[in-house]
Amino acid sequence: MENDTNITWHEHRVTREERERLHGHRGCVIWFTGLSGSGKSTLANVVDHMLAARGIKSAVLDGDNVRHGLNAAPGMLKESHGEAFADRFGLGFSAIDREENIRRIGAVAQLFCEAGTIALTAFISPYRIDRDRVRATMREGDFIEVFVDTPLEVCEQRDPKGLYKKARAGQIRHFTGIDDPYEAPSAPELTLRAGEHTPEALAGEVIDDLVKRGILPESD
Ligand SMILES: Nc1ncnc2c1ncn2[C@@H]1O[C@H](COP(=O)(O)OS(=O)(=O)O)[C@@H](OP(=O)(O)O)[C@H]1O
Ligand SMILES: Nc1ncnc2c1ncn2[C@@H]1O[C@H](COP(=O)(O)OP(=O)(O)O)[C@@H](O)[C@H]1O
Repeated sequence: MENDTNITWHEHRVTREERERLHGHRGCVIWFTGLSGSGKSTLANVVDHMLAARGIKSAVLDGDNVRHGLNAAPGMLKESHGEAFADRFGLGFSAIDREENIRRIGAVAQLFCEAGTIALTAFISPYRIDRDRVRATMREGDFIEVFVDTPLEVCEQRDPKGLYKKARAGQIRHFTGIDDPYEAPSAPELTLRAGEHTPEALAGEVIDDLVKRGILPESD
């Protein structure tokens, strides 16, 4: 007999509204999506820094970092947990592993949001359906999709980790933009031409948008 659906949702003693009142701003998820090297992590960190300077509660969830812990690759889990566990729970870059990566991050980001915090996520999240599924789990207005729209040529020229070079040489397979797809958002809340402006200018656009949406108060 299956027992895994006998799980009950518990309401929290401190409600989201109370936390948001205490914090003086709303919680939300700012979902940066774009190619590797497009500037997602840089932007998430500059926005985070600007928010911290204003006393806003925020947290960054970054692809490269999360893939060291919560969503570690099979190869990283093998030594500590054994091969069977690593194969079952480790996440690589196949379409289904990326789907699960985004599902887990979506769930974590939602917890931050419900705690009245601004979660800034920086994942390639190449599939529209995976991003839309995260959006669908959230309340209207909580999911702010930001398309970090940097042309592939610019990302490839930046290539800070040398991954595009390796992908072109066939040393990495299923690399987004080279031999794996990237599906641009069809109706993002914000599109940033991230190849043409400084991270500070782009982060300023994000902050202005949050004020416009009533997530942040007007600055004094
Ligand atoms: N095959 C392949 N395709 C794309 N990216 C790859 C791949 N292999 C490793 N990397 C490195 O992993 C980072 C992307 O991880 P994400 O969790 O953001 O990817 S995804 O959302 O699940 O598609 C990505 O980091 P960013 O450059 O910060 O985007 C790469 O450094
Ligand atoms: N707006 C920008 N203009 C110029 N260079 C940028 C900009 N944003 C990021 N970079 C640089 O591009 C590279 C990739 O940025 P990163 O934030 O790591 O991208 P991603 O997280 O999307 O892989 C880094 O070397 C970073 O310094």
